[in-house]
Amino acid sequence: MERKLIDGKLENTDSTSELIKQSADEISHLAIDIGGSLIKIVYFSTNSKCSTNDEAPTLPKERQEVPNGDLNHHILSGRLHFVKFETSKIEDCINFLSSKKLQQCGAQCHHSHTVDKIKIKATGGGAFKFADLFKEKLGITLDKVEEMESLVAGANFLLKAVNHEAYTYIGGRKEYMQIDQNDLYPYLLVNIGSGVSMIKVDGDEKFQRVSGTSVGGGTFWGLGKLLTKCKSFDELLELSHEGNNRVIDMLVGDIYGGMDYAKIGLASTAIASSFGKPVSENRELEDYKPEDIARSLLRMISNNIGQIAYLNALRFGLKRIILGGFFIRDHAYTMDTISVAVDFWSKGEAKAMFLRHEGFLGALGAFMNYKDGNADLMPLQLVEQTPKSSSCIVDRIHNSTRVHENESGAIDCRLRVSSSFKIYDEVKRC
Ligand SMILES: Nc1ncnc2c1ncn2[C@@H]1O[C@H](COP(=O)(O)OP(=O)(O)OP(=O)(O)O)[C@@H](O)[C@H]1O
Ligand SMILES: CC(C)(CO)[C@@H](O)C(=O)NCCC(=O)O
Repeated sequence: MERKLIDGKLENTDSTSELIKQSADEISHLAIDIGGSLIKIVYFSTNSKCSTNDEAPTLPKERQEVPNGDLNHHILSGRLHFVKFETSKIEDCINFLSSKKLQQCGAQCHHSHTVDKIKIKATGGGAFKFADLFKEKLGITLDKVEEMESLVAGANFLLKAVNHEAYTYIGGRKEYMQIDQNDLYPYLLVNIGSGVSMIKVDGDEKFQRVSGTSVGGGTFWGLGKLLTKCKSFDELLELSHEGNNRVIDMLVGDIYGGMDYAKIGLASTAIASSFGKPVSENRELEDYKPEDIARSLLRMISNNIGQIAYLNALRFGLKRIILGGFFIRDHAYTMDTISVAVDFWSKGEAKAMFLRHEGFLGALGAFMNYKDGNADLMPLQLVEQTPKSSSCIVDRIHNSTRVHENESGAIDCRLRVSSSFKIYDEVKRC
């Protein structure tokens, strides 16, 4: 039985090995974001194995010509891929990287000087924490890119360059938006990872982290794990679908004898106190259903983030709140709760918007950083979304509780590469 790479994990499968196919790709550049919970990788490959109508784009003639007669640059056409791993299973990530050409070759060249030259852009706390491990196991030096800077660069890139990247989620429906580039700034970027960062973005490299909260994705997963005994994040999310938060949350009606508190605009069904019901009930944890706990927990954390985001938007007069991070996970109830919170508190003035490549902002931003310094690499222009990506959109619309993660959302693009920029080429030669 073969093993297949799904969502960054190797799983058994009878079909052709995705991993082997991926290993055949020519990876020219790769960036990594090592967070508290997840490792995200973005890599550009020039030789993706695709189905018939899913091929890497052919460049129109004029785009193949070197801009400004600059003979030191050439253009690569290919695809940006997105993969993630759990940080606690960093070995899987190391094995994945080992399976790629750069690493196979790196291993062969263990005693040559070339190994020292492998440098990849890396962001997130793990770029510091695991720097020695990458050096020791893979011979790779992590070239660190500041985390907030990466998040902002990734978000700006997606918002400007990728069609239908951003969407609102209202009443169970997604509405894709194309934001006018001239009207993008300022906005509030809310990245919901293990913890939450809130960044006021004013321009391309102009931003300020204005707030944050430690009650984020790590809280949902950590607390949820303890309270429900779920074995995975997805299991916990799944469980929450079947739950009823009213069994755990104390509602306004519970306090007001079934009545609304109309004077201050609170319906009887509004939550007065998250997780407040057990206070007045003589019941133990085991007496509550795990699905109800999961539902309340998800609601509490999403609502809280929505409210803090709104308050920060209000603080700086921002109308647009863009949310990223893997906590969102394209999950209907999460997005609905955040959207409703923003809408409720702002009285419809501010909008919560989500991103299709939600969890990859940091990794994408680190990838964009290759252009810095030597100005060697830059995404030129995105070609149309691949059918694969389009079907990903459709999947999301029809099955909005779950994203098809592995490799979905791959983006076709072109890169301008300086001939002096050959970190992996050097390795390949050996
Ligand atoms: N397979 C998964 N395993 C663990 N957490 C997951 C998974 N899928 C989604 N999540 C959620 O995503 C969160 C992590 O999101 P993300 O990868 O954006 O942040 P991070 O970079 O790990 O965290 P930080 O930026 O705070 O260091 C987790 O806390 C959890 O809520
Ligand atoms: C510490 C980081 C930036 C690491 O990604 C993130 O987890 C976070 O923003 N936490 C919230 C910390 C706070 O502002 O209270």
